[in-house]
Amino acid sequence: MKRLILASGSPRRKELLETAHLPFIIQKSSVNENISDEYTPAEIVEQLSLRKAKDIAQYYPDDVVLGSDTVVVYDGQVLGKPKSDEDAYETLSKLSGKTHQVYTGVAIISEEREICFHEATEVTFWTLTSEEIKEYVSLGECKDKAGSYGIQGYGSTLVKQINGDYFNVVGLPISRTVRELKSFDITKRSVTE
Ligand SMILES: Cc1cn([C@H]2C[C@H](O)[C@@H](COP(=O)(O)OP(=O)(O)OP(=O)(O)O)O2)c(=O)[nH]c1=O
Repeated sequence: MKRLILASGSPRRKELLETAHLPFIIQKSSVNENISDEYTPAEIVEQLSLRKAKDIAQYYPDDVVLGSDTVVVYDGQVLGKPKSDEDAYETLSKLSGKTHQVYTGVAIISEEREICFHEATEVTFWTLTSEEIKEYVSLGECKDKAGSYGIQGYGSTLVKQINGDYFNVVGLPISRTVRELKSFDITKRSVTE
């Protein structure tokens, strides 16, 4: 029976996949995430997801490997993780009082087939004061997160409204992912029998 391998070091993706009650193994990929900004956000997250999954699939040729990637897009600009506190401050200042999109790509691959998809969620921030942004950055929560915030943490207080899948913002559109995994014969039933 094929095993499910999560090609990710993201604690959020691990937690979300755990909610689906599917046994899986974690194997973090260390591919570089440099990609031309000529691609659309949807292409970027799908291609990076595929890159991560393929990197790990070479060590697990008989299994099913899942890779994923999340970016924040504001005004056509793709915003990844902050490089510094100053960078995070700048990003959050841009997002203040505005609506942005969070794109998460997912790639699921086995020896026989591969699929890629993405989900986009719209997130609107409250208008934030400079003090509020500084306070948030000082918490350190922004460091390893696309767009410099975590909606699942204190970052929830920055968010006025969302339109779309919440879990997609956290880093994995778990509902669609589990449905797609079924077509790879990764289901709760098949692994408990
Ligand atoms: C917008 C947002 C992003 N994020 C996170 C999800 C992802 O972990 C991270 C985006 O970085 P990614 O490069 O997508 O993922 P990663 O480096 O954390 O993990 P890996 O490549 O090994 O799979 O931002 C949140 O946790 N909450 C949020 O609200």
